[in-house]
Amino acid sequence: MTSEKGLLIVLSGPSGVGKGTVRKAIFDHPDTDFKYSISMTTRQMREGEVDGIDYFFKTREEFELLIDQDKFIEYAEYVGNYYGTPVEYVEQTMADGHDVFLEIEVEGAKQVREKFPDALFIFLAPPNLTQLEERLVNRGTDSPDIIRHRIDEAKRELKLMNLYDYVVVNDDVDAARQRVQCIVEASHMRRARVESKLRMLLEVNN
Ligand SMILES: Nc1nc2c(ncn2[C@@H]2O[C@H](COP(=O)(O)OP(=O)(O)O)[C@@H](O)[C@H]2O)c(=O)[nH]1
Ligand SMILES: Nc1ncnc2c1ncn2[C@@H]1O[C@H](COP(=O)(O)OP(=O)(O)O)[C@@H](O)[C@H]1O
Repeated sequence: MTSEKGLLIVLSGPSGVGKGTVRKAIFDHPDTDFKYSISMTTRQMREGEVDGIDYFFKTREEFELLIDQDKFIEYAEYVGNYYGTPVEYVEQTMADGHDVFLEIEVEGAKQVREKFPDALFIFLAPPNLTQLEERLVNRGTDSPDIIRHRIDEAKRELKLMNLYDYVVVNDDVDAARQRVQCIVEASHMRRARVESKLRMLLEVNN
């Protein structure tokens, strides 16, 4: 890495598109050397989840106190629960020179864009709406009503994909994982080129 400060990488997209699945594939891969920012949430812990690994699980009161104390770089209420990215971990880890990876829903991504315009924004898109619906049904975590609601939301969210730096279609998990890793690598190369040009210009002007 040529830059001292790490890159902030944001992976977002509609519910059921496969954000969690692609994120796991990325972090299970030996080539990945960026850090995952564990979010805080007020939702119920699911079977198999571990506090401090999957999420930091908080009560609504605890979460709202953290909002008041400005402890999030972004937070959103999603299907009745709060989700947020802790500011301290992200800023410290980037300052230490590591890339930080966020997997968050689209409202939170919008807030990150305002605070970190230099971050890398990747939108994960489904091959089509039929497959998105199939994935939500097969996942088996939501009622038909909630699925309908999520599909309606997804239609709205898909219109926002042109605000992102890259769109990755999640047709196949490993292909999507590879595309995300390539995009991050390319961003580092571009940043290094810009920095070296800038150094040259500064030397010429001095
Ligand atoms: N804005 C925001 N969204 C988050 C954060 N952490 C997770 N999410 C998103 O919240 C949504 C719900 O997550 P979760 O309850 O784990 O369910 P699932 O990912 O749909 O299985 C997903 O779209 C996550 O990407 C966060 O810190 N901030
Ligand atoms: N490329 C893919 N092809 C087929 N099914 C997928 C793919 N990616 C994810 N899935 C499945 O789709 C469902 C939703 O994925 P998940 O990662 O929970 O989505 P999100 O985190 O975006 O809500 C899961 O059952 C997952 O196994």
